[in-house]
Amino acid sequence: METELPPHAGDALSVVDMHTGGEPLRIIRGGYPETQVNIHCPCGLVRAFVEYSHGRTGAVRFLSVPAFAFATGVTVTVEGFGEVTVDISYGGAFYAFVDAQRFGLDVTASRSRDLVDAATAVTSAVKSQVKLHHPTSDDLAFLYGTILTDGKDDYSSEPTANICVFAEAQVDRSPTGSGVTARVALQYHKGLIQLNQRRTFQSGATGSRFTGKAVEEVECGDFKAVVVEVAGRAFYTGVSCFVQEPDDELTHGFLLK
Ligand SMILES: O=C(O)[C@H]1NCC[C@@H]1O
Repeated sequence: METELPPHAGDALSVVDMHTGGEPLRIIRGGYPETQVNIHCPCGLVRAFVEYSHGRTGAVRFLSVPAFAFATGVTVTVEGFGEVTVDISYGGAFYAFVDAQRFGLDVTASRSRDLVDAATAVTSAVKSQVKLHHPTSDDLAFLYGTILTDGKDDYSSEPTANICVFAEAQVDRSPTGSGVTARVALQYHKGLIQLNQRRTFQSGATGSRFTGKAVEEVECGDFKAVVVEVAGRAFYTGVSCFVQEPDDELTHGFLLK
C-alpha cells in the first residue's frame, strides 16, 4: 500500500501509539511525567511529548520545525471573489490566512460548503499567483491549504477560531497542528504575541482546541523563525502492529538504483 504523507502530519500526535501486543494503552519505555516521541515528518523532526501516568496517556504537545511568516498583505485575484489580501505563513506546511469575514462568512457558524468553496478558491489563486520558497527544501515550497480565521489575532485569553481547508479541499477536524504553528509564527511576526505567551485555538469545524505559543527564536535561511509548541489531547483510534521476522532479507531496507 502506498501512503502519501502530508508535510507535517500534526495529526501524528493522535497516532503516538508506542503500543505493542494485545493490551490497549500499554506504553513501551514510557517516560515519567512525559514520554518523548521523535516524529520524522517530511518537513523535518517534530519532537512530541506525551504525558504518561498510571499506564494512561494524557496531554500531548509538540515542538515544531522552524516556523516563519513568508509574506504578509499579499493581494491575489480570487475567482468569484475578486481581489483578496492574504498572509502566507509556514509551520511545517505553507498556508494562506484570511479572515472569513472577507467572504461574509463566520468560521464557527457558516455552512462548511461555503467555507470550503471560499478557502479552495483562495488556495488556487495563491498557488497560481505566488511563488513560494523554503530555505531548506524545494519539496516543501508549495501551498498546502488556506486557513480562514475569525480575525481575532490580537492577543486575548479567549480562544480564536479557524478552519483549515487543506490538500484536496479536506477540512481538518482539529485547529491543525501545522496550521496553528504557522498562525502563531504569523502573530509573533506581527508583534501580536510575545515569546511564551500562550493562545488557545479552536476548530471552527468541531470546536476542538489546541494551545500554541512561540517558545524560541531561530533562523531558517533568511527568515526570522520561531519554534512553536502546540498542545492538546489525543486519543487512541486504532493500533498497528509491525513485526520483523529474522529471515526477512529486506528487513533492514534497500536502495533503488
Ligand atoms: O494538523 C496537521 O498539521 C495536519 N492535519 C491536516 C493538515 C495537516 O496534514
